[in-house]
Amino acid sequence: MLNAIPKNDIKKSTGVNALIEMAHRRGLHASLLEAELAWDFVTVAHEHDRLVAAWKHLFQGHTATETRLSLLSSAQLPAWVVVDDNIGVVHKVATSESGADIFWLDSTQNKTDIDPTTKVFTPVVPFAESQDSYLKKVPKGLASSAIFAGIKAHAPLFRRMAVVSIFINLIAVLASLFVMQVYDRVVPNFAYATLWFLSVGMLLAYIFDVVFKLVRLKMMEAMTKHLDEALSLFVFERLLGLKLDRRPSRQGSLVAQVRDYESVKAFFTSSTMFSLVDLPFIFLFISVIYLIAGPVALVPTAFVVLSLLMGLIAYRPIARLQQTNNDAVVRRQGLLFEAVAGGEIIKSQGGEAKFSDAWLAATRETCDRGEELNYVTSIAQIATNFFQQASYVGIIIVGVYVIETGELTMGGLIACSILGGRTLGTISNISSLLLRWHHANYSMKILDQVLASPSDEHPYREANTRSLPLDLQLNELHYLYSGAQTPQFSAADLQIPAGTRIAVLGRNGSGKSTLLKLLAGIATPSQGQIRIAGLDYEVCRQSWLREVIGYLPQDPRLFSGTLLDNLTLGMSMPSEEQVIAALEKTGLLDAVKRHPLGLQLPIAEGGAGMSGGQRQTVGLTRLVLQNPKIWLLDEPAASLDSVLEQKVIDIIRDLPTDHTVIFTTHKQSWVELADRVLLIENGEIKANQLIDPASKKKAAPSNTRVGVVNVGAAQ
Ligand SMILES: Nc1ncnc2c1ncn2[C@@H]1O[C@H](COP(=O)(O)OP(=O)(O)OP(=O)(O)O)[C@@H](O)[C@H]1O
Repeated sequence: MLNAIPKNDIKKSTGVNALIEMAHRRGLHASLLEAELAWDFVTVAHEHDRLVAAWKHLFQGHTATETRLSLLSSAQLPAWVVVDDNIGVVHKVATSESGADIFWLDSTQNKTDIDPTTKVFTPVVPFAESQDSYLKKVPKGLASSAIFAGIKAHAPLFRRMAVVSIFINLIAVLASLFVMQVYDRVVPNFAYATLWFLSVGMLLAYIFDVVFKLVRLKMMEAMTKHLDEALSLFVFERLLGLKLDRRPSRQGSLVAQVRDYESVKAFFTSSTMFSLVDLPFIFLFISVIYLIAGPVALVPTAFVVLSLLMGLIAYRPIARLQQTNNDAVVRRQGLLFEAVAGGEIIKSQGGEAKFSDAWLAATRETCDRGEELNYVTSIAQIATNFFQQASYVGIIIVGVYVIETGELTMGGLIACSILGGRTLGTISNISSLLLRWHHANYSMKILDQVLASPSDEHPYREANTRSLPLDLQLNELHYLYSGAQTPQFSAADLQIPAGTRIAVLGRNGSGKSTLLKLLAGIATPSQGQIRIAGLDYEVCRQSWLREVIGYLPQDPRLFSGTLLDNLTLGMSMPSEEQVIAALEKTGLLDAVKRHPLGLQLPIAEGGAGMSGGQRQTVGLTRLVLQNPKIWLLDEPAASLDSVLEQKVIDIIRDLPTDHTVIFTTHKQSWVELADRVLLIENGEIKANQLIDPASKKKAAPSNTRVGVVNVGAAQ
């Protein structure tokens, strides 16, 4: 009999295959890369929990129930059974005649004779009600909700920090009492024994003070690290998930706004937060002053109220100035981003002076706004300091009168002045915390706005198919770029059966690229629908769409890293043979062979250092490796020489007949590759014609531009 609890860790490949196999059997989709990332990403207390945790990570809202093999019913199939380091998918329960039918993921070790008490896990799809309730729960301010949720999750740590703070503040009270005792009891009698006794005690208290402060700092550091990792990943993933055409269009400003997340994080994780924990101790200090010196306590109380009042009065103007200052900083950073990204054009067009002027104006604006803000915050700060000093003097004045009544000693007065300083010090920290809160709060609101843009990431987008033909369909579609008044592309009814080869023709700016972006799922229709195999894009699983649809933009972007990184972006690592074969097909292999670093050839940020044609070839090789069912190519040969162009033509020709290819082109020779032509004018499909096969010539690289569409109208 085999044991119910796995003895060894499950191999990653077995786990990943188990996830994909289960997804397929349940009509869900998980790409290899997604499953691998989920397997690695989840943190679990016990390795044998990893499978279910990775499943929940892959499909949000989905769960898994646990039962025993002997209790498993047919209605619960398929289910996983985990035995030692192997996972099986049960697809027939045991009967009196035969045992359970199990498909083992690690086929090298098929298990037999399984203990009927072995645990099995059945994935559970969320109910419709729970989907609704989840949607209702999606908060409005995504960033702020995530930040507060992150802080809430660290509440126990905050509580521990508060406890440590109690001791730190008690030591401050102790210090004032120490001074009082020395002045009142030691000095009049020169009681050295008492002095030493008290001093040693105080020294010990101060050593504890150092230890407590270090402990508090360590706790804060630990929290900062956790919070930062979770939150920055959250913000980054959300940002990547935003619909490309619906996110704020000014990229530079967008980057600056997202970067401002740092100020939010800095606020919640800075040591000034300790002053918030110290706040309640103001009452303790004032109470101790009252116990020692009665009416003297009124002085720090009055100045605490004055400081708070001033903070409240200054709040509005500071918040307003903070906002204008922040906007100016973001605009300036946006300009910097634009100048760096567009350096080539600026230089070649001699636009330096214009950009320098704009930079100077932006710098002046930030300086002016910054100056105003600085002025007001400094006044607030100076006033708080003044209150602190005035409170000190006030305590001394009132204290002298109270000494005269005999209700206060000299030592008591000194103790009160120390405690008074501490009270107002805490208030001063609070007012600087308030200033930082303005900035953090404003940045958080901006982040909320950015992240509130429509996103592609939706936990319940699961539709996919493995067997239906991938026909494409556009219904009553209108598309407007954000801010546009009239649609840039419209299509009443366009049907593209799987396997069609379409050449999209039209003048510059007519809407060809827009159509391809819509079909690639990068642009989202403002009205109407796009369907694939009858499934609305909006409900399809993103990773499935990315797997079956390959899109080559007009100017493919490369990222800093190696050539191999760029070629395999978004894929589970293909074998070297596959990569080489793809490079050979697209004609990039020679360039790779010539480079001493081969596939490790370094690529600079944005693909700088590579020619337009090379970038296009890398993009195409990426597509060959991806091997999608639908190829969307935006002027694929625009920057290629005739040799490379012929390679692309051959690749398209050699694709299986059920693969759809849609390409835009301005070249007459490319039309021969298609069996249908779409002519687009002013964002509308003006002609949708079959090409008469008899009229086709063999496509070959040529520079002849398409003027009048030369197609044999067969329909
Ligand atoms: N990001 C954008 N924001 C706003 N309008 C845009 C954007 N991109 C394109 N447009 C507008 O949409 C229309 C169609 O552009 P599209 O890029 O689809 O043309 P195209 O036919 O591919 O042109 P070309 O042959 O020059 O590549 C144009 O009028 C263009 O001004």
